[in-house]
Amino acid sequence: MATSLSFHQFSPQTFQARDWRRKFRPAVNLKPNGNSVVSCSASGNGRGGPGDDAVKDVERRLEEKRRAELSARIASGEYTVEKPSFQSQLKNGLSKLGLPKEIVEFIVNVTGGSGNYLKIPEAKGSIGAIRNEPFFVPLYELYLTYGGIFRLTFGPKAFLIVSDPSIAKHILKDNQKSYSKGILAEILEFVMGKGLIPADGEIWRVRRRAIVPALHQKFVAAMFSLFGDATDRLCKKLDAAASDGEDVEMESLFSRLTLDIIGKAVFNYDFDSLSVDTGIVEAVYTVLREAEDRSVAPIPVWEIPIWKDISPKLRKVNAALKLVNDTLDDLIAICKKMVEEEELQFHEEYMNERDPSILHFLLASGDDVSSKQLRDDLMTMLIAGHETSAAVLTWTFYLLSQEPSVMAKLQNEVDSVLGDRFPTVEDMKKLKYAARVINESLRLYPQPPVLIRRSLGDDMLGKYPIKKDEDIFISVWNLHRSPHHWEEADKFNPERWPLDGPNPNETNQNFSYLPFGGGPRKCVGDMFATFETVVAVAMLVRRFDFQLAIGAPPVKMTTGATIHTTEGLKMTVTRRQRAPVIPNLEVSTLNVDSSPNIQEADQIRPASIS
Ligand code: HEM
Repeated sequence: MATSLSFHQFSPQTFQARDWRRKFRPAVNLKPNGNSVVSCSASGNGRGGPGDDAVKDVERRLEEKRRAELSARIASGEYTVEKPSFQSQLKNGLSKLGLPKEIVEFIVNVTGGSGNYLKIPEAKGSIGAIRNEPFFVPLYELYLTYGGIFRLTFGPKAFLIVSDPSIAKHILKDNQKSYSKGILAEILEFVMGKGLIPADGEIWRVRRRAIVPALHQKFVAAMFSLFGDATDRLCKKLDAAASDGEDVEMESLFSRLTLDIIGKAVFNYDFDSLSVDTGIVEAVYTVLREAEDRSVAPIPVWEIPIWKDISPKLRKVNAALKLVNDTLDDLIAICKKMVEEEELQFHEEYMNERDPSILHFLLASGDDVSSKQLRDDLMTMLIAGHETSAAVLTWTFYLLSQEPSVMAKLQNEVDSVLGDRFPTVEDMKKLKYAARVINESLRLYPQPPVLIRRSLGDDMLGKYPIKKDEDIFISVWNLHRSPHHWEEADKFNPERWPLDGPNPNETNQNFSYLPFGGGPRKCVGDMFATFETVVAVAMLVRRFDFQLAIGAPPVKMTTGATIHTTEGLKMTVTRRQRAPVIPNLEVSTLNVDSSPNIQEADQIRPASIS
């Protein structure tokens, strides 16, 4: 079954909340006030003068005022109407008839509950109403109206939308055993099988225990030369574009950068997609696009048996999947041979210097696993670690192009910390502002914008009872932009995270901020991804200035698994004019003994093994 919600094109600038609200029929006493409260960072070429700043300032103040008024009205209970449940009404009715308390309780219990519970606020609508938006955007409007938990009903389908930090914590951490990946596992089955993201229960537990140790500190430190080399290849491409005066489409370049990195890191395969377009690269993209298409398709046509044979698109997808799977099988076989021939003893921070990949670690650890499961896990990590990091880089550069003062501060830090060196693991402690830029980019554009779960049994979410098999969307977008938790929630403001404070994560932000999820299913690649993106940003802004290209299409959002742009991120890249520094382009070599403890308080919290 696929989700019937559509995640299509959306323009933050043109989104008409009022029109959209009209199409939605509230199930409770909703009085729309017509205020649009979603405002993503303004599009433009980031070259505005002081006049633009004044306009921006007035807009910001008006927005704040509108938001404050709306918050007050929501707080007054004007919108969020809590209806007593059927059981509660029944109990009242029976009591009024004068029946003994025991009999009342008995009748209420056999009809399904104790009668004291509230009914979850409910919003109803038609799919058509949100077909043209990435669906997390209207969910934000509904959140401001209905509150931190509400049920969204489309015809026969219903989803619980959670935007309350304590309920998110309950589902992801405190009572995580009562929730599965639900729809997500169904959609991703064709490509990830029982890989770590869709897997549940015992398979997930066993695979998580096998995989997390592979991303140890020494491995992550070894990845720095890989991050540096790949980003350097991108720099060379940009250098050529700058010389030729050609604009570049950064979103696709970031996608290639992170594909090259994750291929080497996970199974020691050099896609080299920044340089060449091979069949395997095209196959990977075909499979990825299909996974995204399935996550937004209203009807799961791929489940119709005959469709597989007659649909040219599905035939192409199946051929691509076969090519990727065969390549993975070959890589597993090659790696097995290497492991058999090597004399290295396996230990906790085991790493083969020639091939430090996660696959090599897993095979050397004697991981007792079928080839199919291993392939599923590799494919899962390829997808999980590719699109997410690419999206983070895309939106970070978009945001930087909108805030020249942030860019200037970032470039100052990078110049003074790095000069012309490649970044090393030691530099991560000093590139504090760069890390805050990534933290803030992940707040405004969380990848993915919603986390999906399904209840495995009855449970209480806050004060509301829920039943087994409820499909739940935890809206990270709403949590990260909530006016209740953030000042100037829509503003790109890395300064909101003090440089001398801890690295923000779900624990120290009480689940108001969860860029890498939380609880036992937290991202296993959090540290890897943070360092990868900091290195890429640092190396790029050190060499170039980036501005939205004149005449480029406005940057709008659309989404599949992560948030993409609708028409790319077209930028003009110019070499920075700086005082000459003595170049030292040596790639940092791994020096594990002297590497700092990258798990210290101000650094990145490692993924937990549960
Ligand atoms: C900036 C980049 C990344 C972001 C924003 C990100 C985000 C996330 C989030 C939010 C989750 C939790 C999903 C859920 O609870 O439903 C997750 C899980 C996961 N991520 Fe990442 N991720 C990133 C990079 C990576 C990388 C580089 C890898 C691999 C090396 C990776 C591997 C995984 C895996 C395997 C899981 C599933 C863990 C489990 O269910 O036990 N991610 N990621």
